[in-house]
Amino acid sequence: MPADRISAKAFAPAHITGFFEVHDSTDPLRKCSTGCGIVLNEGIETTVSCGEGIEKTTVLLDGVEVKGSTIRTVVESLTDRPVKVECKAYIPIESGLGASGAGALGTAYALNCALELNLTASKLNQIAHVAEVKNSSGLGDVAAQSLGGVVIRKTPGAPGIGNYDRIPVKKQDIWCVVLGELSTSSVLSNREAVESINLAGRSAMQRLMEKPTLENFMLCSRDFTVNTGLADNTITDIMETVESKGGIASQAMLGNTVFAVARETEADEKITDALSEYGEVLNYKINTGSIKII
Ligand SMILES: Nc1ncnc2c1ncn2[C@@H]1O[C@H](COP(=O)(O)OP(=O)(O)O)[C@@H](O)[C@H]1O
Ligand SMILES: CC(C)(COP(=O)(O)O)[C@@H](O)C(=O)O
Repeated sequence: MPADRISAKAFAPAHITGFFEVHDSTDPLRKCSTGCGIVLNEGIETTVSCGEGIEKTTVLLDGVEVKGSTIRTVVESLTDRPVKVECKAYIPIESGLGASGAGALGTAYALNCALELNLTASKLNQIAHVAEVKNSSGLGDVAAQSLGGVVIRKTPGAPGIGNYDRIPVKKQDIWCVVLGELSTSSVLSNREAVESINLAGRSAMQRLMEKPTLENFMLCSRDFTVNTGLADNTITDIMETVESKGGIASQAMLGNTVFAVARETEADEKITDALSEYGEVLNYKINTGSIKII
């Protein structure tokens, strides 16, 4: 590395939203979603570099140059200097696991470290949230990813503004099967889809708060994806199969991905065997931690 090159690296976790409601606003700190989701142990590692040899801002995802609009917005909010951003993904992209939010957070925290910006976590979280909102790549992932655990986003607002809570959980496996990609912005720009999301999301939240447990979260999420019409036939089939094997499954929002947990002890193998009929089974844990500078 050239002598006057500065660089820093941060990890930000994945997040699966189970259900949500969109809150629109002209203020990007107020535009957001409420809902509930799970932060995972895997995520995105982001390295930022500035200095000699870096003449323009570039974003690389697993070594390939990409548009990286959300990440670019984060860079532009923090510095006028050109930055090379390199994301290494340990999770699938465009699959409802909040890869865009994780990349935005990793960029914000790594840049804060590399350029000695001395910003607090709240400020960095808000910058990542605003970048997500401006690029229609997410509305609630950043808030959850900045906290960790099973996060309930109870009232609207960016991190530091909304009111958040958590469902206390024991160590738990989360299994995912990705069936294909789904662009978050394509769904968020569809008015009819957002209307049914909001109706189903509001009632899912009411039901969750009556009994805020992981099991009830999964049941609320499953009914949300059915009631919104987001679940296609394959996803419905998988959800039914997983239930018959002692688990509960739903669709990761907003992705063409199923996520599942065991409901009964010793059901793990039956569930993963059933899921493997539909694709590679990805195994994660619930992560009660958050962003790390590495
Ligand atoms: N960490 C990342 N680095 C660069 N580009 C990313 C990253 N995460 C997502 N993207 C890109 O951003 C766009 C929006 O992704 P999105 O559908 O929000 O994905 P996700 O559901 O994984 O958050 C896509 O074009 C995707 O390829
Ligand atoms: C569901 C979504 C709007 C998008 O999530 P993803 O596709 O993972 O970026 C999320 O940010 C949320 O508000 O809950």
